[in-house]
Amino acid sequence: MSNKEQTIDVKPIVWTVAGSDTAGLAGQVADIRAMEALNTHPCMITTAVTAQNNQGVVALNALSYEQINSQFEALKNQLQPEAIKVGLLPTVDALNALSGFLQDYQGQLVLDPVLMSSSGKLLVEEGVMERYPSLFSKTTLITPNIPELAALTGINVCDEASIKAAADKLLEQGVNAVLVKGGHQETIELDDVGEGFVHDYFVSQSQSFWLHQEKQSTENTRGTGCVLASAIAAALAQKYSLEDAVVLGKMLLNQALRNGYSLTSEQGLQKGPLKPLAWPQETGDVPLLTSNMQNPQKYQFPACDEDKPLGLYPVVDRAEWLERLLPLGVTTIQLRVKDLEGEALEEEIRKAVAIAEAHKARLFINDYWQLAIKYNAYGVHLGQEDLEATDVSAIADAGLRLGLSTHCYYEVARAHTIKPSYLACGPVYHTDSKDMPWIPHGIDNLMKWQALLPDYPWVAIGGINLERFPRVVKTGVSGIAMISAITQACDSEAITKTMLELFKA
Ligand SMILES: Cc1ncc(COP(=O)(O)OP(=O)(O)O)c(N)n1
Ligand SMILES: Cc1nc(C(=O)O)sc1CCOP(=O)(O)O
Ligand SMILES: [Mg+2]
Repeated sequence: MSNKEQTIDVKPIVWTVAGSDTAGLAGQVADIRAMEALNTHPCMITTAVTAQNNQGVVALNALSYEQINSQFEALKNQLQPEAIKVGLLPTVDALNALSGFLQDYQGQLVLDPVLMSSSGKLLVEEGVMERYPSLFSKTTLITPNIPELAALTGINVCDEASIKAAADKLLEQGVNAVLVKGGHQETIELDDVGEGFVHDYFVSQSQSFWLHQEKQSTENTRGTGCVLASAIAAALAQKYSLEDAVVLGKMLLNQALRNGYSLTSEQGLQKGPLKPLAWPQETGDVPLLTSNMQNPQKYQFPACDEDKPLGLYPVVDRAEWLERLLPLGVTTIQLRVKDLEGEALEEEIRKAVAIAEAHKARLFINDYWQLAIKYNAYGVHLGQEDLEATDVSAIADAGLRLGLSTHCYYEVARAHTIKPSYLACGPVYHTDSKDMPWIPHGIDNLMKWQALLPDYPWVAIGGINLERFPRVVKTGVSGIAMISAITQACDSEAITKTMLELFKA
């Protein structure tokens, strides 16, 4: 027997309740590929055995209530799901079998309302569409495309306003959230939106946003909706928030479209499937994310680490800290004042800018972007909740650098859309300096995000102390930010010097 320590790999379970596809393009085969790519284990409850080829659906053989129910029965006490993806429900029987199981189910459910084939053929029997709302109270997210949204709501979806009205109608009917897929947007009128982009609209009771993605020129698109809904379900099973799951789902879809492949037959080259491979790691797969439908505005912020990395990055609450720390060789610092306003605040910022200039240090002002512009600070650091009340163009036009906080995939996508001078990832470890709703990321996630968006300087923040410092340096981040390890230290100067040395080493 080997002495090697055995690590047990436990994967969350996701169910696909959908139809099979003989051609290996869409339906459950696509679901399984997406679920496996996001490190979850797929279980299958098949509702119909469809006969398909590259030309489309040849026959749809719906399974009976008993055949479907027996699959639920086989799984329900042994392989409980963390999330369920529902696709084709061809009959009222299929819908009833699902409803029966859902009575006691409290987990996540992504409902992809497969109603028509891409050639426009109705795939569900009479009565199914009318009964869809009975599933809504159990639905975490519904993912209709434009024709499905129109069919489900009876609204003529033809522009931005009607997309929103129809999605709101689904919310009123009890679904928790809606993601309107933009793949069929060529059929509708969109103002001020450039060609070549797909725009998806997400709305829940508390939030809405748009995802923008440059269209990929590929013929291999069968199974697109299945991959997206399954990837979102898998990300939910991995305990990501719904907003993060939607962003991750979109990232996996973009990767899958890039990796699609064609097939050959006696008739020549045939369209093939898209191919999700693994956890998404390519910058190009990150969707752009904004609060409105227009193509994202392009900002240009100056670089902040062209000559040298940001390095040790103390975050302090008074200008006098700059007098203490900059002479030691600190080259990046942030003024984060939370307890002053009016004249006193302005004076603190004015003083800090003057000290930083004298030492040729990079001073970022937290929150107060107007005062940072007024006193021509080196840069501004903002959290994402600050963005709604910020004139981002004014910061860029004034030539100041911008640093943005990110805590989750949703925020990473939103920050990447703005293209700031640096991105901060936090909290890396537990912090006592600020109440945070986020579970600490750890070093692995910091490295994952750096690898995903390698063109930005990354700053690590949250719970970093002298003991953890060397591990964080090893990740190759440009800057390491901290409050308490320096400001609460018995000897702030000594610990600063030690960390400066460790960063150089
Ligand atoms: C380098 C760095 N990263 C993150 C933060 C947090 O900023 P923000 O989200 O704006 O929160 P507050 O600091 O304002 O509480 C930061 N300040 N610096
Ligand atoms: C202000 C702040 N922002 C964080 C983020 O994750 O965005 S963590 C944090 C507190 C950092 O303080 P300390 O170094 O004492 O843990
Ligand atoms: Mg802030």
